[in-house]
Amino acid sequence: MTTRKVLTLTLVRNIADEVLMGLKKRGFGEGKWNGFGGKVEPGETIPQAAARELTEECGLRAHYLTKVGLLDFEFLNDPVIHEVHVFETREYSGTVVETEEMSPKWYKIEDIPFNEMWLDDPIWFPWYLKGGPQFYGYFLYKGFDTILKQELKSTDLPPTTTIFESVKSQQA
Ligand SMILES: CNc1ncnc2c1ncn2[C@@H]1O[C@H](COP(=O)(O)OP(=O)(O)OP(=O)(O)O)[C@@H](O)[C@H]1O
Repeated sequence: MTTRKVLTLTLVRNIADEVLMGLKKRGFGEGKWNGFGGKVEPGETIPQAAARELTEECGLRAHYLTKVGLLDFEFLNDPVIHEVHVFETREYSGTVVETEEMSPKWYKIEDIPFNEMWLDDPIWFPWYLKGGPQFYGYFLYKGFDTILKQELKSTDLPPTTTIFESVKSQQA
C-alpha cells in the first residue's frame, strides 16, 4: 500500500526575472540547489504551508502564491509517494536571509545550476519557465541518482493564485 507525503516547493522571481534558489544545508536533498518548501503540517492548507516554509527557509513573506504544477515522486521499494505542489511568487516582503536549512542565491535563468539540482529539475523547470497551464510530472527514482520512469504533461488547469491579504496589509 502506498501513502502520500504532501510537500510544497516555491520559486521566487524578482523584477530582474531572476529565480531565488536555495542550497539545502541539511536533511533530504542536502547539497542540492532547489526552491523552498517542505511538509504540509496538520491544520494548514497547502498554500499556507508553502508560505510558511518560504519564510522559514529564506526570510521572505509571499504576498501571493500561484500554483504552477504538481510533481509526484516515487522511490523504488519505498511505499511513500512524495506529492510536491509547485508555486511561484513575484511579490513579497522582507529580506533574503541565510537560514539553518538553506543558503539562498539569485540566479539568472541561463545560470540556474541544473547539474547541482535534483535530476528531475531540468526536465520540468522549462515547463515552469515557459508559463501556461499547470504541469503534472511523475518520476520514479532508483536511489537518488537514477530516474527509471518519467512522465510530464500539461493539464487543462490554469494557474491558480492564493492571495495573503494579511501579509500585504502588514506592509502597507
Ligand atoms: C525527488 N525530486 C525532487 N525534486 C525537486 N524537489 C524535491 C524533490 N524531492 C523533494 N523535493 C523538495 O525538497 C524539499 C524537501 O523538504 P524536506 O526537508 O523533506 O521538508 P521539511 O523542511 O518539512 O522537513 P524537515 O522539517 O526538515 O524534516 C521540499 O521542498 C520538496 O518539495
